[in-house]
Amino acid sequence: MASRTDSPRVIFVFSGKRKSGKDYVTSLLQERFGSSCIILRLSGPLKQQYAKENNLDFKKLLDASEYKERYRDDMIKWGERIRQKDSSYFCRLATDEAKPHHTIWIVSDARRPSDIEYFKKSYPDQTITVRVDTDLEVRVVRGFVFTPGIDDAPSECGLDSYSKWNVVLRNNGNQADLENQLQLLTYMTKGDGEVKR
Ligand SMILES: Nc1ncnc2c1ncn2[C@@H]1O[C@H](COP(=O)(O)OP(=O)(O)OP(=O)(O)O)[C@@H](O)[C@H]1O
Repeated sequence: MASRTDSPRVIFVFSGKRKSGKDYVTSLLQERFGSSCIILRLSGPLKQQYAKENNLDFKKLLDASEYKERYRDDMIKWGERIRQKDSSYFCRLATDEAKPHHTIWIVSDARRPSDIEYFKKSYPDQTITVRVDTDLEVRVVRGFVFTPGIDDAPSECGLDSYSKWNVVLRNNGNQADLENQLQLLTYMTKGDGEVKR
């Protein structure tokens, strides 16, 4: 169990392939919960630290710019080296962003089994894992282009064979279907006891 006294009530840990809609879905979910909810990006502290060490512009690494794409490959390799020494390093840093009033955390970008394990081990009663599942054709329409060295690397494929998701959320563009699934996630947080899985 984590030792922090300001543990959240619920943690959604999201994963999904590139352009599956992780950012889109997690921001819709956050809107439902309001200010008690924070989105935590595991890639945030990674980018911050990488930018610092390499004298780069952190803000430009955060958005979907050509600048970010230029450094993506090297940044992944750099993060890999850190993770090999300490697999939960970026998870711990990311959760430092949360304040005590954030009772619901949404982790938007789990990529490795070790990311999932960190939350399940540290917050066993609060963690709900969610895989955003989107057809390849839809991802392509949303801008996905297969890039060797990125899309076949562990950072993109590390959770492809993970099968113990609490929820698999389809995001193929049917808004009514998405709405129902968001409602289900909201329902899972209701009540004072354990989260409903
Ligand atoms: N259900 C949806 N309806 C309409 N547009 C969507 C939907 N889901 C995602 N999109 C759009 O598809 C694009 C990709 O989505 P998003 O950025 O959320 O994906 P991602 O999984 O976070 O991608 P990456 O891993 O590359 O950061 C965005 O322009 C987003 O607005």
